[in-house]
Amino acid sequence: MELELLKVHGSMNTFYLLEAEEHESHSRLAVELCRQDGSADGLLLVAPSQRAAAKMRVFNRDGSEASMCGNGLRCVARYVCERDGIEEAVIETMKADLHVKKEPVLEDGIEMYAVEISPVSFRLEDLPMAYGNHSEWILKPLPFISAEIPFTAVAVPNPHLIGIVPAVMQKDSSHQKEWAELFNGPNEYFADGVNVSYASKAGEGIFVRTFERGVGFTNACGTAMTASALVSCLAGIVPYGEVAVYNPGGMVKCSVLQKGGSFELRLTGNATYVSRHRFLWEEGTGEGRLAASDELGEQALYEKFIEQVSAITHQFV
Ligand SMILES: N[C@@H](CCC[C@H](N)C(=O)O)C(=O)O
Repeated sequence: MELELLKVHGSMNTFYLLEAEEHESHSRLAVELCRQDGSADGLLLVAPSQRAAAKMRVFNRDGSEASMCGNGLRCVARYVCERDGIEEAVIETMKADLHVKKEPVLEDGIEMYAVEISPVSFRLEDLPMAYGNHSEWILKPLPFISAEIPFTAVAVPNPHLIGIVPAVMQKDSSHQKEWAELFNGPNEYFADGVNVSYASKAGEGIFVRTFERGVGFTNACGTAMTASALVSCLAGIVPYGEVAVYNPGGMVKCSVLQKGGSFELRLTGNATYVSRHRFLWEEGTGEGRLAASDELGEQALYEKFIEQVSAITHQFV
């Protein structure tokens, strides 16, 4: 079977996007694509939905399925809006139907999309995380990791563990890697694994680096950046409202609003098309070959944008 794929990224968190009916072989397809293209972090499947403009499913590099992907949803939002000639839509995801919207194109020609990040839960059972008889863990050191770093466990709805660290600690990610690898193998705390982020104050905003479940370190993780913006507001590091979030792959804006006892979160950033590919796929054997690539010229524009934020990101990477 010949598949038509689009290579896309949000903040250099890179995916192959496929529009197709849902099929059990898509997890294996994700593994095979990421094996052949080491720059890819996973597969975004755009499938028909009974109740929304489309359904997004997300497969990590190791083939595991995630309930949500913020950077991926921006790319799916662009794909669906351009396909249907619309400027906003609702996209079905594993746990919620989410509103997405086209934003003004940046002056250097970068397509921008805003996506809702929801639902938000601090209940440990929603990650899941097991730690004694605690039901939440917000801005407190986890004694088995460090006596100094305040950690927060939050589901948006995929699971995140976020530590607020001094900027100097971002230069060497070995501490973060050690714990993230432990929590994403057999362990007593996170039965389904967890995305582990370290966040620090950066300029007027924050910088976030994430070790993703099912992938490893990525250039950026949209749900992690939005959850980190929320945690940074709770910690008083930045004010509520729009938070600039720098990452190894660029910069996004995360809006954090408090409504009664709950939070409304939104993630705005680039949705870049890198190239078009054909993939010759033997569903039976799980083997395939990335056959051809047409570069789409958008990546050069994005690289100029990265240069503009490099004065801040270079302090951390
Ligand atoms: N990169 C994504 C998150 C992808 C899923 C994550 N690895 C998980 O397993 O929860 C993002 O941009 O949010």
